[in-house]
Amino acid sequence: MFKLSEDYSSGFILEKQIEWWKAIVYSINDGILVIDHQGFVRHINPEYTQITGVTPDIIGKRLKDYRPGAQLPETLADKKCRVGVYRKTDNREYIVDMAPIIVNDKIIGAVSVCKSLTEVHKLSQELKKKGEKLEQLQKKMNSLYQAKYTFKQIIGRSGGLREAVYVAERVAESDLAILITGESGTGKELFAQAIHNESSRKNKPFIPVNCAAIPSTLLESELFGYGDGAFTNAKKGGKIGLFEIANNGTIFLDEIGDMSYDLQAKLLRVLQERKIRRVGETAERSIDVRIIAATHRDLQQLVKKNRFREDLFYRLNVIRLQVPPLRERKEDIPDLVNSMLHSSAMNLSFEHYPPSPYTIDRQTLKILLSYEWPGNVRELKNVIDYASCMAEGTEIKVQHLPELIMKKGIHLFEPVTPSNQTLQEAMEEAESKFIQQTLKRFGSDIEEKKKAAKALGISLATLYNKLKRYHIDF
Ligand SMILES: Nc1ncnc2c1ncn2[C@@H]1O[C@H](COP(=O)(O)OP(=O)(O)OP(=O)(O)O)[C@@H](O)[C@H]1O
Repeated sequence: MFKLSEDYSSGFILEKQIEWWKAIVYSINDGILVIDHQGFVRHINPEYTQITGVTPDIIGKRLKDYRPGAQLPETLADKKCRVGVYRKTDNREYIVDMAPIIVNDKIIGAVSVCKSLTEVHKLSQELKKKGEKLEQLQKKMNSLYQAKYTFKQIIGRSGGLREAVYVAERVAESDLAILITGESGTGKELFAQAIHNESSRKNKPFIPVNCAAIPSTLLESELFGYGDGAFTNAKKGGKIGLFEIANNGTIFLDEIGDMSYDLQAKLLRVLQERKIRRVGETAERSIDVRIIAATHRDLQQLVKKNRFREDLFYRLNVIRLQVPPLRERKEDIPDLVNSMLHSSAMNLSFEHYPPSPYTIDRQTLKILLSYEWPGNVRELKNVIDYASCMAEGTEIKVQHLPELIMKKGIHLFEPVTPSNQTLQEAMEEAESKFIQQTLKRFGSDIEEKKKAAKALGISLATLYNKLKRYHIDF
């Protein structure tokens, strides 16, 4: 209820005050209509006309006669406020609040304040669209950061591998941090993805971060993001970090052993408090992210050398998965090779559908079993992809293997040539055949020879030397 000041005895002051109030009413964004105690319209502001379509010629007329549906005269009669009354006239929709004007306990009129619903509709429509766009972006982001592997795709029957799978399956559902150790290419990321996909977070992002690939000066802002103007060249408005992108999902911190000592302390804080702070900001943000870390290094040794924090090590080491190197589980090779031959067929066989799976001959598999695989399963996969590419039909033979592996396994050849051949001669014969097949595949002009040399992993000059030496006429 509004009460005018008693102190307006002077007519001049009163006039000034009225002018002042009128200016306020005119500058308000809501529509305003005022009636006097007899129900005659005294004021309307331009916004009222804009919202309701009622023009200023209503001033001086009785509101009830002019707009029979109006409820303001009732407010005048019962002195009760009315809030949020919906009105619709000539396709105009608006919401009206009404209140009596009481001065010195006497009712001198009533005021109606209205807000256009068209505007509210427009805003809510925009909000809805933005909400939908946000949802789409969220879905897109989730699909961009989807983990594709599940436990079913972890191939191998060896005890070491099965034990790692057993532990991983048991801890997948929990939110505990996990440390995966193993040489490069053994399948650490494969395990991390399978764990994520087995957890309730599976439809949320899986964010892999290679801590060794990002310069340590940048890693903090990549992981935690930064605030507006955090440093020179910082993006305006700041940047969201990978932890925030991974919210409700999983972050996979590969090569954790390469993380700087300072950043390790910040990571420990995230593990303990579940909060992050963007670089250059003071406020903390809560996050819900599962952390899976991996390394090919011996973290215990790094702790001893003061290069890895002991507290972080113990925090991560609670659940430890050790993925053995391929050389220690060679019994996994035949299954891995079979599965890889199958996917090679899917990738390469565009001539025949359905694609016929590649096979591998006994000699070649024997060579693969004898090799030590320093690059582990990743190296095996590359070799199978290469050999499938080199095979003329669908059977992979020794000569389709990369030169290095073929040479290492040449001693396993069952003699198909006369037994008086020396090892050197056998190797040269295999090399000559392999070069001829490669050239058959690529062709003989200079550009094709360049491609063949590249596929063989030798320079063009070496290829020419070998052609001359083996009297290959291409
Ligand atoms: N047991 C397995 N079954 C099927 N595929 C495997 C297996 N282990 C590894 N791979 C495949 O080998 C490749 C390398 O695996 P991954 O990237 O997971 O290794 P990593 O240990 O994380 O390597 P790095 O330490 O170099 O990052 C991938 O293509 C992966 O799918």
